[in-house]
Amino acid sequence: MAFAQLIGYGVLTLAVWKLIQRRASKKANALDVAGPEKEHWCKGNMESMFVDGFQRCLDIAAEYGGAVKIHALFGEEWLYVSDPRALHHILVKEQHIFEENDGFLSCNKLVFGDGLISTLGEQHRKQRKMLNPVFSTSNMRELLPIIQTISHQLKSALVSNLSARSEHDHARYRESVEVDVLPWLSRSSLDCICEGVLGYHSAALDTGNEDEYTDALRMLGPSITKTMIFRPFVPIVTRNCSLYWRKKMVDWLTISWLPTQTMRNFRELRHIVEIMDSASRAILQEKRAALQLSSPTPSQTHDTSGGTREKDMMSIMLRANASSSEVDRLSDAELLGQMNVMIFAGLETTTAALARALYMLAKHPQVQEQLRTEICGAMAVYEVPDVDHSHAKDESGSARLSYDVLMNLPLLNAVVRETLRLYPSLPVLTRRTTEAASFPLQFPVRSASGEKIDAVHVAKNQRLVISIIAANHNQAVWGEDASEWKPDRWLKSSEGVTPGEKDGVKYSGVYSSMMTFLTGNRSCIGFKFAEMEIKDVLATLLPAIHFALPSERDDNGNVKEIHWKMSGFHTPVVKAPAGDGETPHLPLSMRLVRE
Ligand code: HEM
Repeated sequence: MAFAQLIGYGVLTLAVWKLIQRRASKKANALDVAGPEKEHWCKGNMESMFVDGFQRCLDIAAEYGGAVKIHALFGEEWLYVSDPRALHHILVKEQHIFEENDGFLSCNKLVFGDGLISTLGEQHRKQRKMLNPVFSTSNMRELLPIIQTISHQLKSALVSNLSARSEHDHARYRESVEVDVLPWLSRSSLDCICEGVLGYHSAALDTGNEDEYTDALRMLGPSITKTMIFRPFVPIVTRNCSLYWRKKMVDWLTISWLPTQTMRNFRELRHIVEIMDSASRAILQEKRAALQLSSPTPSQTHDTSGGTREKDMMSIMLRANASSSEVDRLSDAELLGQMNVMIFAGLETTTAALARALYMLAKHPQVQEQLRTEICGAMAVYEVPDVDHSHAKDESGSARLSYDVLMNLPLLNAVVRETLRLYPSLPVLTRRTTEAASFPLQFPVRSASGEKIDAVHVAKNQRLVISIIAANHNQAVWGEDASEWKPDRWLKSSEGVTPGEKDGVKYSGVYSSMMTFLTGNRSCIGFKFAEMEIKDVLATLLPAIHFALPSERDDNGNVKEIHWKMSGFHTPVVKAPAGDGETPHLPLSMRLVRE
């Protein structure tokens, strides 16, 4: 075994050496744009920008403009981009030149298989063609009842939390109880995505439910973050070793007696991937069998399990795949890849957005009250008997809004949009050039020598950071109050004002003119699902529960103060001294809304 280990670490050393060589060769192609001084000989500007660097990421764009040279690890130079014209060029016009980077793609392939976030070029295009119609508005409309059932379960779980803590009924209305809502939001997002996308009954909101697959999915995101350190080596190993040797290396690296935390993390990820893989295979087989048994008429949407299963996206995708031409058809490996990718892409992103929306409403009680009035008003209208709706009441008799009403409530829409704009779940992304290229700028920046330039030239293999946050906070298009949370800005379209557009200049995002879900053919395919879920959860919780920022004092007299930490995602933590500043928590003070 010692020999095997030696080989394993030998290959790792070779990989590190190749990495250093590659980075050294890039020195010859220095970027000619201005940017901040290097802050650390090895870490460059990486730490201050990307380890809890929300404000720094905004400040750099405000100081240097929409294309900035930043210093990455080991002396490498990256381009930090947020200019609207540049982003359109990079993400839409010449997307084939500005691709996802090798590390991202290779790691995704290992973890998720052949899904959308692991493929490039023609294969990616073919997958998008199959999947785009699955996320159509008419399919979302069909899915809403599934989401509504889960939102109501979430509401019941939170309300029972209040009941458990306040013994007397009158106290439940008067007294506030502090609850960490984050685990509940995360469970409800998991149920939404499992039921809506896979048609798999995860029952994560049922805390008594022990399900290996659901647990694995919950741990997936954090486990990937913990093993980021391996990411740069994966493409090198993938390029230079056959599948046999790659498997052998993973075996050596995950042998149980290697004691370090990094290896433990790696083993944990491997275990999660194995569980995910076998569960996805079982679900795929089950869905296939159900489809073969069901009637071929497209109108049939009922099955033995309660009438909703075949409305899930997986079933829709399988039906579309079966009836497509052989050239367009996705292989089983690709179908399995999509299942894994959807869960990963839709889980933490939506949880983070929902958590932020509730936090912002807790921070702005007046907006919360106005929104509650809007939702309750819509529900009251909805209870009028002649209104045409198919799912107006749930089993507890509460009103449910139809898809069209839910998606068109003006203030709900404004709150969701403003939250997603200001606090995008994925604040930055990376890209790499496949060949030398140049792109134009909307707003000129300075070159390294101080001249004004309106285009940037980049060499092959140049790394870029797409700054979604800097784009969404850009004062040149959003106005001077760009960094303030003002849902009102979305209510002015009737006055002829388009939010995010100034003098005809705007970002070309798929969702309004913000970059939260990106643009181009790698943009978020699930944004309609995310928007519907966030709106439905808010519309279900607010009529029943009032949310406020924490105000209880602990034994030392400290009140919990929430800080949103930016590390890949935006995560709420409780600041010291009331919290550890590390563990994700979102304690909010809750009380029942009096009927
Ligand atoms: C608030 C919630 C969400 C946000 C902010 C978000 C944002 C994004 C962004 C920025 C990308 C581009 C990533 C890149 O290019 O590297 C992306 C891609 C993607 N998203 Fe989302 N997303 C959300 C929810 C969802 C949901 C609910 C699903 C699925 C049901 C989903 C599925 C995907 C997929 C499959 C991709 C890859 C698309 C491709 O490469 O072609 N996302 N998302």
